[in-house]
Amino acid sequence: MSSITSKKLLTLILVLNENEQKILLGMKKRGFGVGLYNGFGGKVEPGETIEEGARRELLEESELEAVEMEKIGNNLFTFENDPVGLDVHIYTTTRYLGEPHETEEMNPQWFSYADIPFHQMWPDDRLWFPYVFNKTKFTGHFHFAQDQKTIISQELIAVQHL
Ligand SMILES: Nc1nc(SCCc2ccccc2)c2[nH]cnc2n1
Repeated sequence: MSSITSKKLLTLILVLNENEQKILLGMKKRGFGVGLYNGFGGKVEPGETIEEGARRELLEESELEAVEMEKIGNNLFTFENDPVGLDVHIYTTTRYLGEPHETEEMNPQWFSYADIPFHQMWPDDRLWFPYVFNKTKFTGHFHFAQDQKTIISQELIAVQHL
């Protein structure tokens, strides 16, 4: 049972090449989740919408510009003995400009849908990535142990609208 007193508003954007059935993931070079592959994202700044924040983070972290984005999910991540939850708004983009490049934050790499490096990712990702590939909108709550690696409880629901 999580007892958060506040939530941090965050974004996560997944770049999909649907023709080749590939996803662009970045190896996080510093900060929260360092050493794990993830989508691109981070904090939403004051004065920007969540979607604008996602687009900005993608550009900063990969040098790609999302032309269109689809809202696909919303995950709440909570951690034992941590009063701050992470409210992560998840988007996909299939229409983007530019080529991915390594930045200070991320080293981007394309992966086939069939061989995503889940062993080097957050443990919840293997549970909700199938919803992303099937374009099924979802909400999830994943409650982690203090080690930030072990999932104590989880809820994952398909929804019609986000
Ligand atoms: N895939 C995934 N991502 C995150 S944090 C994503 C939001 C974020 C936070 C800070 C910098 C950049 C992006 C997770 N936390 C717990 N499980 C998780 N799975």
